[in-house]
Amino acid sequence: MNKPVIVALDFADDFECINFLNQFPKDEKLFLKIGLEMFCQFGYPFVKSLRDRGYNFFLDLKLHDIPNTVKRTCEMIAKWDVQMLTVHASGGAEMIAAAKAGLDGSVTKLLAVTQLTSLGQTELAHELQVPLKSQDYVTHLAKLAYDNGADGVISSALEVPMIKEVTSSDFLCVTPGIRPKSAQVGDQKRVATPAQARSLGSDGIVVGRPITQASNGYQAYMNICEEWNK
Ligand SMILES: O=C(O)c1cc(=O)[nH]c(=O)n1[C@@H]1O[C@H](COP(=O)(O)O)[C@@H](O)[C@H]1O
Repeated sequence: MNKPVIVALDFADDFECINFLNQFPKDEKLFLKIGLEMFCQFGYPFVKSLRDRGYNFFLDLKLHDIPNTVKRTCEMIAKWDVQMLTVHASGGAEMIAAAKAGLDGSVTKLLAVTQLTSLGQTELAHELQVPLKSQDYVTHLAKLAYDNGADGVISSALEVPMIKEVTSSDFLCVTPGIRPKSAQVGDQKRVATPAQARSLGSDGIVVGRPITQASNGYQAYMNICEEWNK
């Protein structure tokens, strides 16, 4: 797979989303992420309508439940022909393996979310009471995901070299929390620029607001692609 710039479509309504997509030339091979906000509102028919336009798809549902429920959900999603699906690595070994079994025979890559990029060391220690350094927690969850059949993880770009070291160089590291130098960080904590993410070995970046909230979304996307592909 080419290393994609994945656009997170976090829109409150479908017209806004379609208007955003219409800014792009028809032949621009976009890789789109549908997350909880849009999926809860518009469900699979919306995903399908965008799939039918020929986009690559990342369905970001961050599943986190008992193994049986996750497996059965993944068996359904396996029929949807999406390139990537997320579960939370903290759901545990059996849940990750069950998700992978549910996706068996499909094109869908299973990505396990390690520590959300909106959580820093302080939140980890004080709110979640995890007595580990953030980078140790991330690498622990990445190894758990690797050992139980996930195709890759979601993490901050900052952790990619450590993750590849404890797993494998071809274990996918897809990284949100991407902020070009001039962009607002917002609720993200562990951030990197597109150029940093590239040099740290990220296999794909996920970018939302710096593109979707820009006055010219297409130009913002092109600028990020240029920095990423340099
Ligand atoms: O799974 C994700 O995609 C994800 C994991 C994570 O740790 N952090 C994270 O920001 N994301 C998603 O990546 C996108 C980032 O959006 P922006 O912060 O607007 O660039 C959002 O759709 C988040 O749901």
